[in-house]
Amino acid sequence: MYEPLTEQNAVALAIRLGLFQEDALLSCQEIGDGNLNLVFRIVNERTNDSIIIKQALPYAKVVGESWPLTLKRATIESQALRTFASYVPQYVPKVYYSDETLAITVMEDLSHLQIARRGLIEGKTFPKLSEHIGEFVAKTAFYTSDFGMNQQQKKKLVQQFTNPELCKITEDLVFTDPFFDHDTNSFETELRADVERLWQDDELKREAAKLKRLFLTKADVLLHGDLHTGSIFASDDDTKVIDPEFAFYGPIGFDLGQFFANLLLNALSRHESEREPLFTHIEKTWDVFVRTFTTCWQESNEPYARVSFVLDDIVSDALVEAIGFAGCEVIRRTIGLAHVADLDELPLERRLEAKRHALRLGRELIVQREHLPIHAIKRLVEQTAHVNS
Ligand SMILES: Nc1ncnc2c1ncn2[C@@H]1O[C@H](COP(=O)(O)OP(=O)(O)O)[C@@H](O)[C@H]1O
Ligand SMILES: CSC[C@H]1O[C@H](OP(=O)(O)O)[C@H](O)[C@@H]1O
Repeated sequence: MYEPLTEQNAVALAIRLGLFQEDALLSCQEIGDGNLNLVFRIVNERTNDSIIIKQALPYAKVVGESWPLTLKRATIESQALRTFASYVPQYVPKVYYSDETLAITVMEDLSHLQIARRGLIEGKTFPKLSEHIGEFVAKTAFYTSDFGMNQQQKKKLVQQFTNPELCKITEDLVFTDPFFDHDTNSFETELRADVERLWQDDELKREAAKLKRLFLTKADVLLHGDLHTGSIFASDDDTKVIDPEFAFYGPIGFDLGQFFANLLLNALSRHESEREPLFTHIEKTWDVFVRTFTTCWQESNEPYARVSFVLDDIVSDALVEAIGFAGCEVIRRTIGLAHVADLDELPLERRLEAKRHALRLGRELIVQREHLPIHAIKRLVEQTAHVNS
């Protein structure tokens, strides 16, 4: 029977599952700070061994019981972590156990690392972050695509990772609600004029509709589905991607776009002179993605893999998509339901300035996406710093 765990019965469960030695002295803390789930950290005080038990609630934690949400997301999450581990084990936590009924995933404790969003807010650079995320995205994308796996097997995976309820959240919160006067939106009253201008911008909305359609229809590769900097643990040497409960088969540029957007939001929270590490991360992620994907491509059995320019077309489409998706993510994290600490923790005047900049940048990323090489993103940030510039 499903029931939400407490710190006490999370410990009892760990003992019942034999996850610790019999003489273990266990302590437990619920450390979840995300929008959706419970996360318990259980430590054996004698040895310092530890595990994480993540449990889905039958509703979205950030809103409460009025927003019911499928428990199946826990199964999607553990299956996605296991699938990613078969291609890039170095970039995901080990999964020790999962249970569909209890909606739990028991996994490696990564507390020795730091959530990348928090570290970036503190000014850390995480020098390997882009290299690792570029490789993570390229390998998981290629090996789950029709170019990297048997077409029959891929169709089974598409079924396994059909994730309608979680996709609906993204369809609404990323691609729809922020572009309309919807009651899920949340923003400072001082931004109302800027937001109303955005709601009346039919050129922007037409392009956002195209991006939403791509998200709804293009079953290209297995995506993480929510690859923001709060879903990444990092240190100077290591990177681990967590929280793939939004995983599904979608357009290749989506994960890259979410990642770029969250780096950009951090850049906007900083003084201009301190933004360079974020632009370097964006350009390097793209560079590593292209190089890694190209190497994988050369091993493909697909006859078209040896036809000139097929790879170039896939890669250039991926960049156009990624930039457009990044624009949607920048806008929704500024005025939609789920914000980012990078901007929300700024004092009011700086926050308003950064959020206005984010809205202008998000718009231009979306409408100019077909004409922006990766190094032009930095220029676009500079060009959108002020109105009419
Ligand atoms: N494997 C892990 N090791 C250590 N801490 C973790 C781990 N997984 C999650 N956490 C902690 O729990 C928080 C919320 O986890 P997350 O998976 O993002 O939950 P949600 O799905 O609710 O967003 C993370 O920000 C992190 O602090
Ligand atoms: C009501 S869900 C809002 C938002 O939360 C998810 O992020 P996370 O689980 O990492 O906190 C996802 O980005 C959703 O769009």
